[in-house]
Amino acid sequence: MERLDQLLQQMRQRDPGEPEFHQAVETVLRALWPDIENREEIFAAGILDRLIEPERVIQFRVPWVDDQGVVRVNRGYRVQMNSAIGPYKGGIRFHPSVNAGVLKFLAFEQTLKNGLTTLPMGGGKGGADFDPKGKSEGEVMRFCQSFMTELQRHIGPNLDVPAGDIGVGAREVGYMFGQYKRLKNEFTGVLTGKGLTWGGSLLRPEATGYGLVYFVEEMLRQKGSGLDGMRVALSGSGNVAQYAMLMLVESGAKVLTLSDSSGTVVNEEGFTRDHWRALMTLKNEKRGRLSELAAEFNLKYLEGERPWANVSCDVALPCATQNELDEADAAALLKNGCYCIAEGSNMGCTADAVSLFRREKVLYAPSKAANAGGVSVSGLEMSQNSLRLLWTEGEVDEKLHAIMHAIHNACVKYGRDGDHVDYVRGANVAGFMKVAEAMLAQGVV
Ligand SMILES: NC(=O)C1=CN([C@@H]2O[C@H](COP(=O)(O)OP(=O)(O)OC[C@H]3O[C@@H](n4cnc5c(N)ncnc54)[C@H](O)[C@@H]3O)[C@@H](O)[C@H]2O)C=CC1
Ligand SMILES: O=C(O)CCC(=O)C(=O)O
Repeated sequence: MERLDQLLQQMRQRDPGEPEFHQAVETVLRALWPDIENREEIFAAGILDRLIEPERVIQFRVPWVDDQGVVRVNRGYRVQMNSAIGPYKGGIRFHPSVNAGVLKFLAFEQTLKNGLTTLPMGGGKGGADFDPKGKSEGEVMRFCQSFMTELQRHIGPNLDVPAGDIGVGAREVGYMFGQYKRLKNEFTGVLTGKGLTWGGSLLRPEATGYGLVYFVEEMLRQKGSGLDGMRVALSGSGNVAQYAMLMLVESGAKVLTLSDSSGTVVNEEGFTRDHWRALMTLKNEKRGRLSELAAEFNLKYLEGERPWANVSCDVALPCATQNELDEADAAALLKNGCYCIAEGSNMGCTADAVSLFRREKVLYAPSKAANAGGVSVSGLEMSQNSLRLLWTEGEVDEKLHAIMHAIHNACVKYGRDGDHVDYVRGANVAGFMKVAEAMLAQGVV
């Protein structure tokens, strides 16, 4: 442990002011430690030191002109974390909270997540501190074009393939792809999450939410149960939450909550397909707030609240942003009978919340396993682009199911503890082993 504490201390000194990155690295290394502390070859090759040091961090100015003719400047980034098992791969986030530390945590997590997917993808993440909220279509387009004008120098279909994340969906991917194509004068699969008529994959929009639900089904199967009739607390109302909600409703579960950064809407009866359709229009076309959905259907709305302490549920799925479920929320969930928690959002739970779930030995799956369906179908989009083919929805869904099943098996293999599965240990060890073996084979690079 002394060696581990030293490593963590060095990291904190070297990268001060990056609390999310520190949290991610500490959680991973502590989970891995029992499996690697006696593997001298890992230390001799500096695998851990190299794993937590990005191969490259690109920071750039993103100037654009708003609708009033005023020049605005945002800060853009791409963290190219690790390319041991394939080209850098990971989303782009547009949110005012974006900074180098947040993107390093996301790129670090992405590296291990991609290692779990069974596909050949390295880890990366990018973004900007741009807030799309309240911006016009024209402003969003000009921002995306300016962002890509710089980013295009650093990415490519065999080098680094970005996709969406918070604040970046089909619309933004379209604007960025258009600008890339114009500047490079070539049509290549440089981004995933593309539209279906221009190189996208069926099921990519659905993949993170559907994959999360498929993973939860695997977890519940361990306990001899299924989703039918389960009471589920869900947070968020963006891409991941939308498709998790749809698949849960289709599977017979009762979805009790949705949330956005302003508050939570509660429906003790369970949301229906009609609510889902209204949510899709509200969030993806009108770009409105959840309070409007509550008003439209006369549902309970809790201003400024998160879902966790406000309903009793069997399953909790954080699907909004990092650290959105803290220790007090975790305690409230357990007190109210919740026994299965899986992260749709990257690092959705704080370190204290995770410790409590692990101590209490409830089913808890970290994001790198539970939300890997999105990047997996992105990997399948890359495969289809290389083949210049479009697979059917059935073909993609079958592959997504198989990948989530394989990830679950890997977690069980490395995380079994009697009749309990420690998914934190399982997911981290499995993802790490894949990346570490490739790094060992490739020498000190
Ligand atoms: N889109 C994808 O394919 C994948 C997304 N993720 C993760 O899932 C999470 C959600 O991402 P998306 O649904 O794609 O983004 P999105 O932009 O479509 O939706 C984000 C949601 O989070 C909420 N939110 C954002 N910041 C918040 C805050 N500070 N407090 C409360 N709510 C907040 C928003 O209101 C919205 O409901 C993120 O953690 C993302 O990294 C993970 C894997 C893949
Ligand atoms: O589809 C992708 O490449 C990105 C997915 C992503 O950003 C994530 O898994 O967190």
